[in-house]
Amino acid sequence: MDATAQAPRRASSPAGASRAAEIRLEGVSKVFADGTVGVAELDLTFAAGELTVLVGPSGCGKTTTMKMINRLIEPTTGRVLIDGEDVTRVEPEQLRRRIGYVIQSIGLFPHQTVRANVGTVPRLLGWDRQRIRDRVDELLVTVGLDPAAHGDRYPAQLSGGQRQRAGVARALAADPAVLLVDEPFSAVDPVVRERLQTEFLRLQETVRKTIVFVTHDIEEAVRIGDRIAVMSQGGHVEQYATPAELLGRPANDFVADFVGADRGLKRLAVTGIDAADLEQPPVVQVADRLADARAALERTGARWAVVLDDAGRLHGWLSADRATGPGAVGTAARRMEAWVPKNASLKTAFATMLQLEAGWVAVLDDDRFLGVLTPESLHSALRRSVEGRVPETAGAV
Ligand SMILES: Nc1ncnc2c1ncn2[C@@H]1O[C@H](COP(=O)(O)OP(=O)(O)OP(=O)(O)O)[C@@H](O)[C@H]1O
Repeated sequence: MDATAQAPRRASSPAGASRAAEIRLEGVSKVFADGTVGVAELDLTFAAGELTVLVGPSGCGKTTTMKMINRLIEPTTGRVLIDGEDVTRVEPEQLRRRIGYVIQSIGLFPHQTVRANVGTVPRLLGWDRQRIRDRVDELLVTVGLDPAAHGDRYPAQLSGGQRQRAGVARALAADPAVLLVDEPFSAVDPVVRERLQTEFLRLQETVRKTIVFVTHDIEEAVRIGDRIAVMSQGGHVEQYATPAELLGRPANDFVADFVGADRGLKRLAVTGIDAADLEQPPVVQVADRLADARAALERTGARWAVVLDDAGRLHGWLSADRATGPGAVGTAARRMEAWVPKNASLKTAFATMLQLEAGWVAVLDDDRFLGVLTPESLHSALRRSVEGRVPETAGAV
């Protein structure tokens, strides 16, 4: 099965978004010495600058697939191309310096400081001292570690999350075009895991590497992946798709089972708000006369209007039954703070509604009011996402 992903999103980067490479697996197989077929005849393309997740049950060949990219495992047949270059033509040592590798146990050297750990590959590459130091400090800041506070500590003097960040910094040190990441968060509890995932996504926004990320956790996959390959035994790709496609249209029963019966709920998190889904109730200003607001409500048959303040920001709402008597809208309006930015996920919109016990949530573009989502419009937005017309917010919280 072959799939070629779309063009990557780009972001400016202080830490080197300049380099990201396409990875192409062509007819790749791995048969181990005892005859076990780890991966059979795999064709897969990882787009430059995207975060692709390999997910599937234990033993399906995820790690084998990933390790064939940096030749920690040699393919039995087939080719692995990085930006068109066959990796078997590159010395393994040299190859691994060009490919960042992050694993669960992190693998920091315990007797070296954080700075020395992060500077490992640049040192091997023969960079001069000042360049290494500058690069290491820049990376520590990028991953959220204060060079002054943490740079001279030893790994044992860091928290688990800080060690993980140092490991990521080390993998990024020589600005590799590719980052391989193997179950980095599987040993931490769900709360810390979610925080580390968020941090990792933020980092990827900055560095925009081609990342191949292995996990057996579908929640993690849909949360962080631009694209996901669901694998079954022998490295067979059952579906290669964006999180929203995978959840909205599983290709077969295997994928449907794997993504789970609650895939509708999971889809909320990966589906963005589309302008076409917004409802447009009447909009009035706090300083408007109540009589005018009443007329607007009667004209449209709406039961309530959105109220904006003098500066056009969300103030609250005015129900038809309070739009009586003289005076200004401000005297009868109720305050309401239920709003989300236009790039929020449907999950965030729904969570905001529930948290504030609101019947609707306003959608804003900076301060500008765009419209509202109600439970009904949210439901139709979710239905529409299955038809593939709603923007995705890969990795949305
Ligand atoms: N060195 C080896 N010798 C023989 N078989 C192996 C070897 N390494 C892996 N395998 C087998 O190859 C298959 C794929 O293993 P792999 O580690 O790629 O799976 P995985 O999907 O990463 O699993 P997990 O989620 O449990 O880590 C499994 O059946 C495994 O037992």
